[in-house]
This record gives sequence, C-alpha cells and structure tokens, in this order.
Amino acid sequence: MNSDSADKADLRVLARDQRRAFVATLDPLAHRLAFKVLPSPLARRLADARTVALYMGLDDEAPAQRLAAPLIAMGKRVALPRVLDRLGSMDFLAWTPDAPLIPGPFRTSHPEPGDGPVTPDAIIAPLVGFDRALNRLGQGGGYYDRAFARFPDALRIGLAWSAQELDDVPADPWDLPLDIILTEAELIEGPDA
Ligand SMILES: Nc1nc2c(c(=O)[nH]1)N(C=O)[C@@H](CNc1ccc(C(=O)N[C@@H](CCC(=O)O)C(=O)O)cc1)CN2
Ligand SMILES: Nc1ncnc2c1ncn2[C@@H]1O[C@H](COP(=O)(O)OP(=O)(O)OP(=O)(O)O)[C@@H](O)[C@H]1O
Repeated sequence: MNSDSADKADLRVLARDQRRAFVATLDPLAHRLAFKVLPSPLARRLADARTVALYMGLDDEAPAQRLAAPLIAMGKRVALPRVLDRLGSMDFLAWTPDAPLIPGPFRTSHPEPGDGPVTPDAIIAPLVGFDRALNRLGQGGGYYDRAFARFPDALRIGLAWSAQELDDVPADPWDLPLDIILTEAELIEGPDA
C-alpha cells in the first residue's frame, strides 16, 4: 500500500458517485450520441497509429466501443484488452464490431485470440476519475498502469464523462499521466500536444 492509497480509495467512491449521478440524469439522446465521433484534433494525434486499443464500456463508463466504427473508417485496426489474471496482467487482441466476445474476469469480455496479441500504438483507457493535469484514477487493479509501462510509446488517451473530473488525483510513482482526455464535452490535451 502506498501512502496515498486511502486517498485514492476515497476519491474512487466520490468519482463513481459523480459519474453515476451524471449518467442517470443525462438526456437519453445526448447519451446515445456521445463518443460516436472522433474529434478532429484527436484524429490528427492518431494519424500515425496503426492499432488503437479500445475497451468495452461497463455500467456507467464512457462507451469506448462506439469509437470502433470511426477508427475503422480511418483505416485503423482496433483492439480490446484481455484480462489474463486477477493480478494486473492483460494483453490486447484485434477486434471488429461484428466479431464475437468471450467472457473474462471482472465481467469483462474479450475477442477470440485469432493470430495472437497485438501491439497498440494508442491505448484508449477507461477511468474512474481524472484531473486537469491529466492524472488518471483507475479501478485500482493497476491493469492500465502496467499496460502503459509495457507499451511506453503508445499514446495514452483517457475516456470519461465530464462529471468524473476531480480537483486533484494523487499520482503514485508508477502512474503515468495521460496524453489526452476525451469527454462528451471537451478534449483536454497535455503541454506537448
Ligand atoms: N470496461 C473496462 N474494461 C477493463 C477495465 C476497466 O476498468 N473497464 N480494466 C481496468 O483496469 C481492466 C480490467 N480490470 C478491472 C478491475 C476491476 C474491476 C471491478 O469492477 N472491480 C470491482 C471488484 C470486482 C471483483 O473483485 O470481483 C470493484 O473494484 O468494485 C473491473 C475491471 C481491463 N478491462
Ligand atoms: N508498472 C507496474 N508494474 C507492476 N505493478 C504496478 C505497475 N503499475 C502499478 N502497479 C501496481 O498496481 C496497483 C494499483 O495501482 P493504482 O491504484 O494506480 O491502479 P489504477 O491505475 O487505479 O488501476 P487500473 O489501471 O487497473 O484501472 C498498485 O498496487 C501498484 O503497485
């Protein structure tokens, strides 16, 4: 346990509450249209990416799977994470929206292994909370921290509802900040954009 892990646990409760309240009161049409289009500044940042990892949104998470269609239309290969164990390991498998998904741990689902794991050039990550400095608060399993460490050249993109913003997310030594955060309302980019 790290010194601020209690802070992180409290912040997860807060951010999940804010997310639940926001999604519950969101206009159904606004929900249906959110995250279906790739904003052009983000499309530009993805120009050189061949493989982009998405995730299947669970519950109130921002539905990243909706970006599969615009990404494929741009000629990208889309991938989804496969949880390999309950200790924090995952890899990425290529996927198209018409391909079946296999149930995995933690209610996740992943594609059939096909030709095996792929290397993502950009990772679109789920998050519980974020701050303006592009710090990411995840579920606490360290899955994405490890994936970011394993693929250090991959562009790190967080997807969230705007209500998941927190004043300050404490960063542990292993936490790598995001490069970009996309919400239903705005695109937040780091200093070296
Ligand atoms: N949609 C989605 N896919 C994802 C993640 C995610 O956050 N969202 N992950 C991000 O890392 C990885 C899977 N890790 C996860 C870790 C914990 C829980 C979760 O719901 N944990 C519950 C306890 C579940 C249990 O112990 O059985 C919890 O924290 O309340 C979900 C996914 C990879 N795939
Ligand atoms: N690169 C890494 N290698 C090994 N362990 C790591 C690495 N990064 C993080 N961890 C471990 O993962 C655990 C969870 O970290 P943290 O609370 O930051 O998770 P998170 O980013 O919120 O979760 P997730 O990425 O699953 O959504 C920590 O106990 C940490 O020791």
